[in-house]
Amino acid sequence: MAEWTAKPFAISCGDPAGVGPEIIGKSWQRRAEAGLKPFFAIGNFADFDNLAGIPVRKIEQPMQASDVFDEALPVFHIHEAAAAIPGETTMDGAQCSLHALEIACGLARSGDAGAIITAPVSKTQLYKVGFRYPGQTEFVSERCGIARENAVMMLAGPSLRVVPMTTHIALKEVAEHLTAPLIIARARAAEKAMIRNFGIEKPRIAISGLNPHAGENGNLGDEEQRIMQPAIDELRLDGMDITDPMPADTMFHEEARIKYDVALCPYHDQALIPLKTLHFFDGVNITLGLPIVRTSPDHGTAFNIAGQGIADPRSMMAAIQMAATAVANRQIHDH
Ligand SMILES: NC(=O)C1=CN([C@@H]2O[C@H](COP(=O)(O)OP(=O)(O)OC[C@H]3O[C@@H](n4cnc5c(N)ncnc54)[C@H](O)[C@@H]3O)[C@@H](O)[C@H]2O)C=CC1
Ligand SMILES: NCC(=O)COP(=O)(O)O
Repeated sequence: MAEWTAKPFAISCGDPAGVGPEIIGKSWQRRAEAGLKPFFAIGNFADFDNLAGIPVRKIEQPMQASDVFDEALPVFHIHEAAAAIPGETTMDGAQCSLHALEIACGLARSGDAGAIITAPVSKTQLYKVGFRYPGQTEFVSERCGIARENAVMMLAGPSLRVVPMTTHIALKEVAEHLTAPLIIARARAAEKAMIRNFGIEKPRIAISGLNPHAGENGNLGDEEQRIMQPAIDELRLDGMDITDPMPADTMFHEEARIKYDVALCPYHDQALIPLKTLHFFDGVNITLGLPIVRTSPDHGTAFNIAGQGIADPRSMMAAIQMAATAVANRQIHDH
């Protein structure tokens, strides 16, 4: 393991009316037992100041986080407002979540933060304040100067990693978005990132078909034969270890999962349903193909339980741990 040299990690607050501040605070509380590297929250100090049993301290510069971290949760205060009311979304809260995300990206790009972890935002709320991206993945990739097709969303848990090849689009639009160039770009980005972030030298990649039974030889849809197979053939010629399109309903049980390191799936729910079924509380969303490390918990804002003190922080803690692993593996790989 390389010597730990990373700067503190920046955690954007997410929608302040959701569970973001609570799971950040609880992660800080469990920092020692979970071996979490120093981090700081970005948001409105008032949203952290009222967390039960969690001392908080304002910091003016990210570099102060490491000194403060042992005694209090460091908060980089960027938004002046009254504390959000749990579960009650506002435009101001959405602005705060976007502002925190923007600053987190900037700090990671400038090298002042070692990685970013993004707490859950509400896409509905962000769209109301003019956010024009399908999700945080595309926003972060643009801020890093990376084309959308080369920034890849991966959801990863201890026994499964999945990549949805299309992300936040309507189901009826999936087939037209699933092109050979998209499949090739996603597969290549996933392969490279598995090597660089996870230290897996020759990743085994499985790919699921779009249609039931992977199209049943073209009888139940022909995207597998017409679009996916030519892309797969090209990837194999380049040396990639990738399967033919597999029936999605039989590739996620325990014995099937040990045969691959990552599963590429044509659309969001095909990938995220198995992942969240297995790993809702310890799954992590990581964006691959970026010059920075960005992770996020796999769950959403959980407005229905915000403010009750019952939010489970494990997915956030796993996101912080995975960011540290990715930073360390990149240091080894790049040098
Ligand atoms: N990383 C992100 O920014 C993500 C954001 N979202 C956003 O979250 C919003 C709500 O989405 P939903 O589909 O309702 O999913 P959700 O994950 O927020 O909630 C689904 C269920 O899981 C529970 N839950 C979620 N996180 C929990 C935790 N840490 N501890 C205990 N219980 C937890 C909730 O109470 C709810 O019953 C949407 O606006 C969506 O855009 C959804 C997924 C990821
Ligand atoms: N379903 C995953 C999700 O909503 C998170 O997406 P992103 O905002 O990280 O792009």
